[in-house]
Amino acid sequence: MIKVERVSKKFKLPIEKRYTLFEEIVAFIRGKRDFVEFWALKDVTFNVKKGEIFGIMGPNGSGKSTLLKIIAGVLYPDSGKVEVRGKVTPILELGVGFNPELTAKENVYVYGVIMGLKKEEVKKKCDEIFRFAELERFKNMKLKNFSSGMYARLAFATAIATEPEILLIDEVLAVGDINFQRKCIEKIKELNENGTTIVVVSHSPEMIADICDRAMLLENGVVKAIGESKDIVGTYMKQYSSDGDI
Ligand SMILES: Nc1ncnc2c1ncn2[C@@H]1O[C@H](COP(=O)(O)OP(=O)(O)OP(=O)(O)O)[C@@H](O)[C@H]1O
Repeated sequence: MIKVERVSKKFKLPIEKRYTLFEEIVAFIRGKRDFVEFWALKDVTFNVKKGEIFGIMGPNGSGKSTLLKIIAGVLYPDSGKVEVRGKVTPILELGVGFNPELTAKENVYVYGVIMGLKKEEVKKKCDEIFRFAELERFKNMKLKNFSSGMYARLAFATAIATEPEILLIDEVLAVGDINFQRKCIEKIKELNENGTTIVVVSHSPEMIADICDRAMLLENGVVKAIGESKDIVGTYMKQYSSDGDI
């Protein structure tokens, strides 16, 4: 269960670049501020029920990833409250916090242990992780040499192996090829049938309509609509498909 109540998040955006010490001093004397405050999320409220697949849609920069990071506890809101019941497994933009200097297998071990598995349990799951990711040949390759698709495959396969109670998925499927995407979608449905609650951020109307029970549309950090996934996809398509911002 996830309860997000009136969550707002602001970032500071730099307003001008200064290249020299002289420019810095002049700006200091003039008392100029370096940044403007910018609200990435404003008063966001919604619930995700236990066992639900909940989709988050919205144009680029609307605050989707920021929201997922707040639910994952990677970022803190400036105001509002987030309540999460259950173990959260996030698969965020750039994988799951892997270390590029370690090999794929070493990363799987580190991640598994961080997620609370015993070393023996990771060892047992390791073959299945690499089989699902179809990366058996690359076990001993350093992650820095992985393509973004390979990285996403490993992130997804590793995250699902921890038997998550709540899975947060941020666009990770978009970088996988079509076969892998299909396989992940089947896996998401299977996990959900076994009780996993899933929140998925996606630009794909087909995917949201296919797998989500309900969805939410964000725009400029504000909730525009929450409802049945097919209705939300309809609103999203109507609003954004003509200007190509999907
Ligand atoms: N660490 C940060 N510092 C400053 N601004 C940030 C930071 N993270 C995000 N932002 C800004 O917050 C806004 C929302 O970003 P976010 O990544 O949440 O959007 P998004 O909906 O996930 O976009 P996309 O569809 O492009 O992935 C953007 O304008 C972005 O530039």
